[in-house]
Amino acid sequence: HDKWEIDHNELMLNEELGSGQFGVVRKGKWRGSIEVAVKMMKEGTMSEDDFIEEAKVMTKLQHTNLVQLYGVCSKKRPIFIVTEYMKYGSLLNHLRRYETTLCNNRGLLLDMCIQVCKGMAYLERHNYIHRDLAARNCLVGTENIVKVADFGLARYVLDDQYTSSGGSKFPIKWAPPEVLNYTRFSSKSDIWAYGVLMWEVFSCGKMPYGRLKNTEVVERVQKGLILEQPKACYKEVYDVMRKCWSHLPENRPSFRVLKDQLLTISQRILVD
Ligand SMILES: Cn1cc(-c2ccnc(-n3ncc4cc(C(C)(C)C)cc(F)c4c3=O)c2CO)cc(Nc2ccncn2)c1=O
Repeated sequence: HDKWEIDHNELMLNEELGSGQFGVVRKGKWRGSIEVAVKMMKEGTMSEDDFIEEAKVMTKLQHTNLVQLYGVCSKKRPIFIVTEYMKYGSLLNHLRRYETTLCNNRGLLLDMCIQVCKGMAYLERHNYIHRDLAARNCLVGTENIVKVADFGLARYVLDDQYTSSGGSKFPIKWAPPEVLNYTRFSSKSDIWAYGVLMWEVFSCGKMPYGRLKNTEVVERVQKGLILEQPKACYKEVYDVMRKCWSHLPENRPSFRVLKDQLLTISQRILVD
């Protein structure tokens, strides 16, 4: 019995949650009681067979700070991807919606960053690369729980506006030099993106590099210009961000090291 295969008769679909890269995502109930989100894969948006193969691995990645993949309905088209449900939607929208309260609670902002770091440290330990880590791809649940979503899915996107670094949908502002030049993804390119995510969190959802065009951002990143310190940001937290933006991948910390550094900073701050 394929554990990752979900019987669509066990699913009840409710309101729409939004439409992502692959089409409409709806809220649902699985086996009568489990709240889920169901991605209904629009034809032609994803290399489905490759993904269904990978789903077996993804269902085994389990951590409190990762949005759990429960399984797939792959017996008919469109395929459904069934995941854990997160009540408050994307971290980016959450930061923008609650800017005033959140932006004055730097301890909470740091705690959100630490939760993402824990989820990413788990992926790093399992040699799993996200490829599109950003505040828009994290989700918020009850009690300010933050989880990393859609890890690894970038590999199955068919839209080359998204997959090629020259494409209009490529996440240039979250990409390090080696990705801009050679699309060389690694856990160290996830670390660069994590630095930008920290900047997003402490800027309460501002767009990195403001209204600069992608071509201007590429130029600045190649020249070693980095994002400025956000107003609400502790000095030592900005120093961590800068390490994530080291030009050479080998000079960037690992998520494991980053987690311990951020926890130490947060303990010092709680004391103050
Ligand atoms: C699990 N989950 C998913 C979503 C949800 C809804 C619509 N689009 C998406 N997105 N968003 C982004 C996204 C990105 C990708 C890349 C391959 C990384 C580019 C691939 C995706 F498949 C998605 C996707 O499906 C999501 C994220 O997967 C919303 C939830 N919750 C709420 C709650 C309240 N309001 C709105 N959403 C929720 O709990």
